[in-house]
Amino acid sequence: MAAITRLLKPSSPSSSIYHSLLKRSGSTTTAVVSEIESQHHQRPRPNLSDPKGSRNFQWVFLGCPGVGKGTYASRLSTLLGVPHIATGDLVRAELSSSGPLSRQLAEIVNQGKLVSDEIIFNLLSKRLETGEAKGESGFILDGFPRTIRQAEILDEVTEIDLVVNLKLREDVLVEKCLGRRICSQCGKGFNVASINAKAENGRPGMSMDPLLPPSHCASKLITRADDTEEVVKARLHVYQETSKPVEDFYRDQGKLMEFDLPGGIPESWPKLLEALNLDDYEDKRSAMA
Ligand SMILES: Nc1ncnc2c1ncn2[C@@H]1O[C@H](COP(=O)(O)OP(=O)(O)O)[C@@H](O)[C@H]1O
Repeated sequence: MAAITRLLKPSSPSSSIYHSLLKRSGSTTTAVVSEIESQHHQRPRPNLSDPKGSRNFQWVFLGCPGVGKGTYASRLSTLLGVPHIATGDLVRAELSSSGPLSRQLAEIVNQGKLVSDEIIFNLLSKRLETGEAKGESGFILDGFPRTIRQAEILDEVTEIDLVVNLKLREDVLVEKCLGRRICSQCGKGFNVASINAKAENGRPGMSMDPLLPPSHCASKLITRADDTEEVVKARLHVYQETSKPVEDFYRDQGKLMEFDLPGGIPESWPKLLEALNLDDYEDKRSAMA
């Protein structure tokens, strides 16, 4: 029950975020969107070191395909004790099931296109509902929202505290996507690409070591069907066209924290924690306990 209360929006005391999302995924969505459009207002930048009031962190990770949203969102979710919810994972789970949506989704995803907002809302609502039943609260969303409409609807059903926008040069993004591997057994992500991008046109050089799997995963690695060069480029194009405006949406609300990744995990992780004012989070938490 406590988990449900934490996910509640103050103005809708009897419905949790997943119920609200479910409602919004129906035919009333268009009306809701225009209603929301008239309600936009500036919000103060959240206090990064403290979740709002009594509820847990509600953060969003944005960034191009391959930037490392999954890696950093998953590490932060462990640190902060909130679930990491990646809509791409929900889509892939649905794809690998024998459910009725599976064939339809494969066609869309393998062309690098976005699946419909309705399908995403349904998958996300189900995921939040399952989590809520297990006592989860708060979240780090990865891969959602990806359209202005998704952002507006999310804004209507709950309050997002912080949006982290991860950035990396495009040539590196493509290489990273092509090097991505997933362990078919445990689901963990790795990267076999060894990146050594030269400095050019005023951009600094960048090197990243591969993120290699432990020996028990090494023989079980698979590549995502949408991580081919052609599809990655299509996804980057879709990101620029459709998802980039989501950055402006949160920038206007004063919630966007831009973060240029300086390199691989060893260089980037401590700097990200510092930027989030979380570098001594473990110490602060144990001091408060
Ligand atoms: N919020 C979303 N809206 C629409 N489609 C989505 C969304 N999240 C994931 N997808 C679909 O799942 C695919 C894989 O998503 P994801 O793993 O987040 O990819 P990426 O590595 O490109 O960021 C996307 O290309 C898209 O087809």
